[in-house]
Amino acid sequence: MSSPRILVVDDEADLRELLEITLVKMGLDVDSASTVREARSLLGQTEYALVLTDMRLPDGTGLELVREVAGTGRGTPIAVITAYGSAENAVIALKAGAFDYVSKPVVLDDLRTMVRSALRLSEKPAAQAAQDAEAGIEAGNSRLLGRSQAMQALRAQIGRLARSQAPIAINGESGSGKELAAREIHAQSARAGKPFVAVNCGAIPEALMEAEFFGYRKGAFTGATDERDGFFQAANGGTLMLDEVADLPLAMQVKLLRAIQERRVRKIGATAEEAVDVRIISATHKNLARLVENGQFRQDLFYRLNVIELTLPPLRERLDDLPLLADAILVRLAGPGNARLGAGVLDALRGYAFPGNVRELENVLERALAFANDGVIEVGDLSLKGARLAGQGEAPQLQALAQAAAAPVPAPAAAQGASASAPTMAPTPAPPDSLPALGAGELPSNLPDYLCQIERDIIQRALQQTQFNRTQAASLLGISVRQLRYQMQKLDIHAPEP
Ligand SMILES: Nc1ncnc2c1ncn2[C@@H]1O[C@H](COP(=O)(O)OP(=O)(O)OP(=O)(O)O)[C@@H](O)[C@H]1O
Repeated sequence: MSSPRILVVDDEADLRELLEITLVKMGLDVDSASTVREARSLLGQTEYALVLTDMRLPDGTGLELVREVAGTGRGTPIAVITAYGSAENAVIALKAGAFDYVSKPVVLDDLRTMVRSALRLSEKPAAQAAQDAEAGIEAGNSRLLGRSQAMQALRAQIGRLARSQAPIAINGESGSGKELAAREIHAQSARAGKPFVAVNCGAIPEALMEAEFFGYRKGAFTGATDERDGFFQAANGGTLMLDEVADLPLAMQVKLLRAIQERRVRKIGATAEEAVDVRIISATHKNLARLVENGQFRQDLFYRLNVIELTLPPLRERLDDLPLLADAILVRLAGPGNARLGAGVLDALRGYAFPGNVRELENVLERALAFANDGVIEVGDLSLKGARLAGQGEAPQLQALAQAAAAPVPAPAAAQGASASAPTMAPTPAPPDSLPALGAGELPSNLPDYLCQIERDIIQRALQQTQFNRTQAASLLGISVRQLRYQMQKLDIHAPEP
């Protein structure tokens, strides 16, 4: 079997040679061109597993080649080499359909990583991928259910986006399926065998953010008893989803931009940076462009994240999907054939605006099923008005915890209730019994542990109050179910065995 063939397009003889040697050492066959014309001619004769082109060429630009190669629809990945510091060029190329980019001076490890990704992709040619996607739709294999035109278009777009490494910004109302779409992109991409890590940016106290994202070295701060990886290292080779990205504090936005641009991170307490290879998918239900205008979100980060936009339609704009979604949800809740909608229920659902989208539909049906006789949900079992979701909130008590991290630690006597309703009324949560009581003005010896224990205690109390009903507990705490799930996982809180 012949080796995959790569086309290198660069007019700088030295760099071209370095690239050729590196690729040949990887066991690949290489053709080279030094002009757009030569590249075109080779592209007309040979099917390449990857095209790697410099941006500036004597008779044109690499961007022209990107457009031409992307325009053939054959799915040949094409990556560009950009000059140092010209991040804008990289973004322009990605928007034009480039699969990925490497910056000059070329770091050979980065180049190898990118090439391996491209080769994984070409193991499954575009035509095959398109067939698979169609089969997925037909057989209902896609996680994103729905036969409406909007959903079909979305699935097709996801199939295309999965073949690139470009950052994607997913917009859509709360509960409309942003995380599901991100998972689908990852699952269909060359990164599928590597981790998908979803991070809820609104759920992490600001004081802990850097450690959570980039990790820390042993001894970096009091309580750092072991070296720990951050989200970037955990997602290495795979996809990092930044959910609720609008909630990132400005200081963290700067650090994140750097990590994304340099593709390198530095653990707290480390002297050296480490290379990370992650594809970033961000999501928000807020209008990021407006936040940029208001100075609440950095323009440069916005530009970096928003290379390709994917918009999820709200459920009320695709009501034709209601029967399919409702059936799938009922099967999941009650098992096949055990639950169904009674007369008039679909019409009632169609008349509802579903501000919380598919997640709200799930909640409405779960609640209704609890009232239903013999698994038949009647109109009277639906409590649509009360079915508002907690997921639209801002995690105030977590922000309050972050504020508590910056504020003097309260003496136990000053303890108040933990369910703050607004960050401006930051509560001073009572330290749980397991924590040593602090005297006035005293500081905890290990702030992260102290905060984690307070958080664990609050979440456990909410779960106990609601008999471990996560939807209700999340609602009590003013956070989304996802945020609660995330915190439970992180803090190792489990539901008791039945
Ligand atoms: N098209 C769909 N088909 C099947 N299930 C869906 C679809 N869209 C959303 N869901 C389900 O709805 C719930 C919410 O989806 P998801 O968490 O992806 O939404 P989100 O937009 O990321 O929400 P949030 O804005 O709160 O973060 C999940 O349980 C998901 O499985």
